[in-house]
Amino acid sequence: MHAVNTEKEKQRVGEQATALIENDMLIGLGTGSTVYYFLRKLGEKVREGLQVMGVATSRQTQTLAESFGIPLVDFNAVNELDLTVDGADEANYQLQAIKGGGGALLSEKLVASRSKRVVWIMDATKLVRQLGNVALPVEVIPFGYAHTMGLLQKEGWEPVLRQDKGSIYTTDHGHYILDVPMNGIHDPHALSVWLHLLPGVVEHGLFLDFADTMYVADGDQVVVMHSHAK
Ligand SMILES: O=C[C@H](O)[C@H](O)[C@H](O)COP(=O)(O)O
Repeated sequence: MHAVNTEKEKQRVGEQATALIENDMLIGLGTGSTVYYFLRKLGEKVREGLQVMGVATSRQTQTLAESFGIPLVDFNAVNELDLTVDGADEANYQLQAIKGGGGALLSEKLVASRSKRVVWIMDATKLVRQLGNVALPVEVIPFGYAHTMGLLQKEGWEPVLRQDKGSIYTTDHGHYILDVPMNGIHDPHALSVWLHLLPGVVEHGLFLDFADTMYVADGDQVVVMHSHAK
């Protein structure tokens, strides 16, 4: 696969994914620059009469959805969602992903875990054979974050506390993010479990058994991949 123009590919895949949306669906709305195009197109369809409700996975998405006229509902007020469409920072051929580059991983994982179907949308530059070319975001409690960093360092990792314009980056939920360079993840499930057991860790960016479908924009094409596990 080859990338031609990442922004155009994001737009193509974001817009194409709106074809999955049917009347009366309750949709999980992911976060990020690829999802932006999905939301924009979905807003157009809503203005043309499509009836849907969305659950936003971040303040950024909430603001965008509102500006595009997509009706939103509180996550706590809903039961199961029909479909979640979200971006990814990296994904492999088993549809396992690393997410959280935009800091929305905690809400994204909650919403994905409450959805009948989960679809990742991305450009082809993000498709990899083995996860771990990008740093893995790990969301931590501010109290004791240095201790959590130390626990990671003790195991040989080199976590970097995420910054935003010279200050510590804070998530929508008031947490910090440690970006942990990986250099290839050999056993994502084992790493996922280990991270969840680490004191101070709220969530991490490994999304392993969520997606059933992936839309990957490669030049003028959108390749649709399905999970064999689902
Ligand atoms: O926290 C952010 C999300 O996980 C995004 O979906 C992910 O970072 C991909 O975003 P983008 O489409 O902007 O590359």
